Amino acid sequence: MFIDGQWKGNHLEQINVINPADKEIIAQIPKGGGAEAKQAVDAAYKAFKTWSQKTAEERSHLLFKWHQLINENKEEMAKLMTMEQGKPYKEALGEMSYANSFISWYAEEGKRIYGETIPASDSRKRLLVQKQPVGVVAAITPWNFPAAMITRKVGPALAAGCTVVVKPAEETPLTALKLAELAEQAGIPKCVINVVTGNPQEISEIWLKDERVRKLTFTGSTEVGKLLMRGAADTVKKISLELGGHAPFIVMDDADLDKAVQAVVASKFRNAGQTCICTNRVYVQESVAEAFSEKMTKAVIDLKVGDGLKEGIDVGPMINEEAVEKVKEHVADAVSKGGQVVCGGEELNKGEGYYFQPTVVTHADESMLCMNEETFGPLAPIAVFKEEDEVVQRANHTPFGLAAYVFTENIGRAIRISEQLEYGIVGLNDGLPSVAQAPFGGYKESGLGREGGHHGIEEFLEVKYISIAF
Ligand SMILES: NC(=O)c1ccc[n+]([C@@H]2O[C@H](COP(=O)([O-])OP(=O)(O)OC[C@H]3O[C@@H](n4cnc5c(N)ncnc54)[C@H](O)[C@@H]3O)[C@@H](O)[C@H]2O)c1
Ligand SMILES: O=C[C@H](O)CS(=O)(=O)O
Repeated sequence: MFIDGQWKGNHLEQINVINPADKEIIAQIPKGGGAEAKQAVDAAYKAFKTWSQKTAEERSHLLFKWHQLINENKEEMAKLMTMEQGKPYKEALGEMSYANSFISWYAEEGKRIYGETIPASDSRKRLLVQKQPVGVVAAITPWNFPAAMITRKVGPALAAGCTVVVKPAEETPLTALKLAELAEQAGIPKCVINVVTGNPQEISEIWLKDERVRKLTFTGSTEVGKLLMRGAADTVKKISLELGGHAPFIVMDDADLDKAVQAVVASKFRNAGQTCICTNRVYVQESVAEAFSEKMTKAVIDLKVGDGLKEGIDVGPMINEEAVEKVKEHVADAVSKGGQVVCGGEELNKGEGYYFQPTVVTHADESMLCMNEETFGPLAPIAVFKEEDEVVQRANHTPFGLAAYVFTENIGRAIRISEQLEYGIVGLNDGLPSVAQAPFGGYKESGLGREGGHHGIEEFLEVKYISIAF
């Protein structure tokens, strides 16, 4: 753990970090709890005044130093990420660049936190609006994007003048600790960033109760997000939630099918389907369903599954046994309700690692678990629809609202459907929409607030109105 500028915790019980490709123990990290959680808030609170009083330029300079060090270490960090999370090295390298783009983008955005003056009703008054950093921020992050889910929070928080306490997922702590190490090397003052590894319930309980923590930003499952939202209410913390998704991928009869197939494979099987905005269900208009399904199946059959450190691997292992079991359950359920497995469908290399074949199931419908629950694995169910209004209704019929995808070459259809979809992110002929400069977040039970873009820094600011009478 990195708390108060010190590497701590060797005296504590240790947690094994497992490589999902071969189930080998690759490291051990301290199992921190309430005491360490409080120490981290003590440190972040101590540092807040000095850090928030630096100029935006001074903070920007230090963030760019951090960005440079991350860039210089991205290959080493990508390998570390593949070993602790499983994604293929080429994807891990891509995540390092994506993660680092939040540091550089917010290093600049922090210099554009503008206030305003408002015309007064009284000539002897002046009305000013200032934006100020919210204070100590608690960040809790998931295992599927071990670098990006941290920098997407810490980048804007530090740029805004906040200090942070971070709890990474137990499965992927090494990337988080490396980011902290490079922040220290970059000269970001000690106590500004604190990383606590260990018991999520014990750590979050302390942070939720501590009134010095003024913001909770969480990325993870909707279930845990709801728990944390309730806990944050006791001290009325600002809260951002990036939660689960259930993305529909809609293929209209006038879509470019080759473009759609390329996009759905990228969206669905990136990170072995363990991505919040990955396609969870495919809807194809009736007249092109057979052609699309054949093209998609051919592309999926060609995907290479294996250890992400090996050359030419497209799909790595899943994070753990539980994740594999969920995909098996969804496949079996779909088949029991009339689904037809046209490729994949089986666990792979069972004794070796947590692998599952990239799988396509046709004849899917909403009676199936995979058409309602987040699979979070390499399973693509294909359902057929007849009319535009029907597919919009079916796509929206879910508590989730994170991402949706529409493929059509008709601009009127594209605008009509995109505007009716109840989702925070719509990929229109685009399967990979995520970039640092755009707002990322969901409707309904997929979350609150946005990360990325100028929206993302507002989450770490308070608005102060100063009325001046003279
Ligand atoms: N919307 C997004 O941007 C986004 C991004 C990535 C993942 N996700 C979602 O996250 C989920 C997968 O990630 P996961 O399995 O790590 O989610 P998770 O909710 O199980 O865990 C996320 C984090 O919360 C911690 N946690 C777990 N239980 C907790 C508790 N009771 N109290 C406090 N903290 C707790 C974990 O240790 C981890 O750090 C999926 O639903 C996925 O859609 C969403
Ligand atoms: O899984 C969640 C990530 O936010 C996905 S993305 O890399 O930001 O698209």
